[in-house]
Amino acid sequence: MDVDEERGHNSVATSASWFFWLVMNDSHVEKKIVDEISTILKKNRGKDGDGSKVTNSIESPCGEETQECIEEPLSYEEINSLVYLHATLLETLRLYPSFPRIVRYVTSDDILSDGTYVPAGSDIILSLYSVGRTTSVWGEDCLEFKPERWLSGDETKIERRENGYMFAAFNEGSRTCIGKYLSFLEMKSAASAILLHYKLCPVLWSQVVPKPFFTLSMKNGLKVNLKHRDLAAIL
Ligand code: HEM
Repeated sequence: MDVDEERGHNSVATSASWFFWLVMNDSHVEKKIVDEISTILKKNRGKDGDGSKVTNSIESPCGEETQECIEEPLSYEEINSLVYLHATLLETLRLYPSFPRIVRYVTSDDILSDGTYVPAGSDIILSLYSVGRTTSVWGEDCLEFKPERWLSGDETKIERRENGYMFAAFNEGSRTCIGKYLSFLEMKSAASAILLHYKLCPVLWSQVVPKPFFTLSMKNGLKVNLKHRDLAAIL
């Protein structure tokens, strides 16, 4: 696998694993995500008479009326309106950045903004993992998993800036990740499809151990038990 493949493919898979692990161990967050998805589906797609199958009448791109079942994937607009899910993914990447560190090679002698002299030939390692867990940047509760920290008081929008070097999971500046928005689309799409249909439960005997390498994967992978969700009960 070349580096760009590793960047685009493994990074999304890695963050999705950490996301599911964090969410299945936090029933409050899980409920808020499922509530958010079901609220949007109820609003956009309605509910038929007997409640067994939820359908939506939508305008197809060619202008004809089509029946879209609740089982259909979420649309781009629906995914974009999942604010709490977005905040949960940001919080996941803060605590478990897919790339735990970024390395830069110094080509000529330089002095950093804080006065540190860096001679040519040195490596500068920026630990994104540490930045995400630094009290002076994120506050006393920096080790807690709290998607709410990203949201406005009424939880209707992301309030904290996603960019800036305090959250550098996608890096910043001229070498910022070109796949950032695609990644959120992929992760939100997969997360909503899975969480809407299944409740994920930890496998008691399995241990989740970080394996920091180029990406921050899980040493033994993520083992889960899946339970079907009763869609009719939540929609
Ligand atoms: C959660 C998902 C992702 C994360 C956390 C992530 C993170 C990053 C980071 C930190 C960098 C900068 C690396 C450095 O400066 O050394 C980067 C660069 C890059 N990423 Fe992503 N990435 C993700 C998904 C993707 C996807 C889906 C694609 C492709 C569709 C992609 C393509 C790239 C490319 C091509 C670069 C190099 C940009 C350059 O050097 O100019 N990434 N990514």
